[in-house]
Amino acid sequence: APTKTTKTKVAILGGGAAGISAAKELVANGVHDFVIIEARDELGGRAHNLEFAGYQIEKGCNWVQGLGTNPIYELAKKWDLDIVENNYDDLAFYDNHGKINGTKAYNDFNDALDASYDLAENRSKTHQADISSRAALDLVGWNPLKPIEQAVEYYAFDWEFAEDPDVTSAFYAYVGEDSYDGSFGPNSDDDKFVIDQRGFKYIFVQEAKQYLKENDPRLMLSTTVTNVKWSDKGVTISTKDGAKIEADYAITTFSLGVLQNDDVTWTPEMPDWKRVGVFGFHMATYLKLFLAWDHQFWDDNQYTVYADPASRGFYNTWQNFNAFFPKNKTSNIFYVTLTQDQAYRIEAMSDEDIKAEVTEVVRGMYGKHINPPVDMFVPRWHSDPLFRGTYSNWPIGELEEHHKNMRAPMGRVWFAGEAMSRGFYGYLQGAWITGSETGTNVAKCINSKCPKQPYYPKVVLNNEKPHFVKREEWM
Ligand SMILES: Cc1cc2nc3c(=O)[nH]c(=O)nc-3n(C[C@H](O)[C@H](O)[C@H](O)COP(=O)(O)OP(=O)(O)OC[C@H]3O[C@@H](n4cnc5c(N)ncnc54)[C@H](O)[C@@H]3O)c2cc1C
Repeated sequence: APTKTTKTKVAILGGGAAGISAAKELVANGVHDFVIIEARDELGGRAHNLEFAGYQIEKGCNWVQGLGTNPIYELAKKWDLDIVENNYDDLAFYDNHGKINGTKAYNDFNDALDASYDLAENRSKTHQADISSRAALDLVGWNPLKPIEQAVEYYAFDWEFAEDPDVTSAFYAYVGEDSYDGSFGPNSDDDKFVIDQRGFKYIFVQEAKQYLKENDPRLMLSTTVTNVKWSDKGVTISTKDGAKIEADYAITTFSLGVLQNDDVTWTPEMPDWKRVGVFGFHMATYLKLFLAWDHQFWDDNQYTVYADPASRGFYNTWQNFNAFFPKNKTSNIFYVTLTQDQAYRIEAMSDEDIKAEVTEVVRGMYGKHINPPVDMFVPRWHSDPLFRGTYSNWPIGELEEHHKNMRAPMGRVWFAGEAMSRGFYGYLQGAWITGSETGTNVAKCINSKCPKQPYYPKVVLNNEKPHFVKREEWM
């Protein structure tokens, strides 16, 4: 069969929050000739709800993080999304023998975390080099040795960043924290939990419906990109079913995990300056292990922290859906989140083994009489070729220049999506804002003149050149 070729001005790669906001901005600037290419059969990307135990649960994003003028909060209000109060301090503590008192450890850690943010802020303002969040916590006197101390640290740190303090940049942990607490004006310092049975993605799908007609041919669902051929003149996209899309410009919104892997290939290969930024950044994994039980045997608190005696982060953070949904409306969903190595381990296990393991943990916490869960769902984001993780985290070692390189255009390919946001990486607002900025920039390329975006062919250290001593010289 002859190859089907579509010609367009702008090919938007990916139909998540970033792709939807990029197209919205193109339309606002008079560019109607675009396509959105999406591998899945629906829009939303990592905003993805599905049925579990009679309920629509969020496999991906679940909180509006930052209120005030946060564009995601504005969309939630605009589309009347069902969101409810969330209180991280509404918390019970357990270990493998039952209930414990973890309040002091929890308060101590929160004080240390605040102090570490102050320290990071001061050091960055005085142009000192970045350090890990672990070093920052050590410097303010936090030294977790007991399981409960490690457990509260995990709850307040890893459960947010999806990686541990040892690999996380202290400066950008502070920037990230500050950006959703403070950047959205008065009263922005809060989160809301989405329980809308139309799904979190509803707000994005509604936005797309404002500019897409019913069965709009510009929306190419169930179309998987395999190769992107790019140059200063244009872009040719190849798909799994053998079609080609020739575009003047492309906007990729693929996750950082996809950019780091070979599920989509680039011709020519990404240049070194781009690859260093892409590979230096981290795609973290935050695995929500959904569990439904025959009755509620856990506390009424919104959250429960489990302190495992042997393994930091092992089935650490539990959330009680009965505390979020209107009374008597859930199917007793009490589920646990695992991150980083704990998540990779779970993803590699069979569902049966996971079920047996989590039942043992819960029996340690609540007693031998607890029955296994009646239902379980294991999202495997890390192994999914369309995502390869859940959201990005700024690691120690990635410099500002590296991150600029990651988001700088490459020929006529522009980069948007969650990870490309300096201030809001990891969050929906990062996806939304980089999408609209990139849409605006590409519209300028088409309508008048392309705005210049900085990048660094070589990232060098200003002060000190690393020098290496040959090992023999020490002998
Ligand atoms: C488990 C989890 C929890 C989260 N919690 C929160 C939260 O509470 N609050 C918050 O603000 N953020 C949260 N996030 C982050 C938030 O979901 C993301 O920042 C945001 O959804 C990313 O949008 P995006 O458009 O940048 O990328 P995506 O949503 O990943 O969009 C990219 C699209 O590209 C498509 N694609 C990939 N490969 C191909 C291919 N080869 N061909 C065609 N299409 C392809 C994908 O299917 C996807 O639809 C969470 C994410 C996850 C996964």
